Amino acid sequence: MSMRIGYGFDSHAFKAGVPLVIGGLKMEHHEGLAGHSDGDVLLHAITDALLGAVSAGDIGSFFPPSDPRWKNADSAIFLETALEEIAMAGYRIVNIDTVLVLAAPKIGPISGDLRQRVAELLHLKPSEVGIKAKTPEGLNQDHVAVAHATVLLESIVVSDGLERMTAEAESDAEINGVVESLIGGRHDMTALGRKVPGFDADDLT
Ligand SMILES: C[C@@](CO)(OP(=O)(O)O)[C@H](O)COP(=O)(O)OP(=O)(O)OC[C@H]1O[C@@H](n2ccc(N)nc2=O)[C@H](O)[C@@H]1O
Repeated sequence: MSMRIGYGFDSHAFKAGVPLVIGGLKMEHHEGLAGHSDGDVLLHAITDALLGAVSAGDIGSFFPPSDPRWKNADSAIFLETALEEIAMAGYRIVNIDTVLVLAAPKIGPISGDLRQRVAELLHLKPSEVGIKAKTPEGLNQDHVAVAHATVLLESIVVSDGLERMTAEAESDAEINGVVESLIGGRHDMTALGRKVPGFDADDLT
């Protein structure tokens, strides 16, 4: 089994007149985050951590800020692509830890919901997701939101235990049934290959 770590960072300035979306969660606040996309600073940092862990480049190389297709895009699209990249490389997430640095809004009261939402987007349990928040004391950054993310990956071991299993079958249908019963529920086979792209034109606003 091999392991990889990844680290991601992002920052966005606050801007009036746009909704605030952090970690895929819409938050009540008088201003949102400026960006080419929806400005979701946390999902961008996590996306870069995942891509970095498998040396796949960065979010900007997949989704250039100059590309009109990503104008106001839902950042869950970027995250989904990063998840596909790590699966293609043969890895899955062990756990993820993050830090949000922003003066307001306070994250503490909604940190449970935020953890739940990020876990959902990453197909993890909430106990595998860390969300922490810091006030940017002494940094003179009260109009900026910053996010840091670290991720640990482990390789997907497909053959683990299978070589010790034997079965007999006569027809193709029976063979398929036996194979399914041997591997079904044991491994997530969808993680082994690129899925249909996680976005299409309908996803874009
Ligand atoms: C999510 C998106 C959607 O378009 O936009 P935003 O919503 O943040 O604006 C982008 O993917 C957000 O890309 P992000 O990577 O944060 O943007 P930038 O920091 O401007 O970097 C864009 C590209 O330029 C490269 N880059 C950046 C700075 C630098 N000194 N040299 C570089 O080569 C980066 O490696 C990246 O591939």
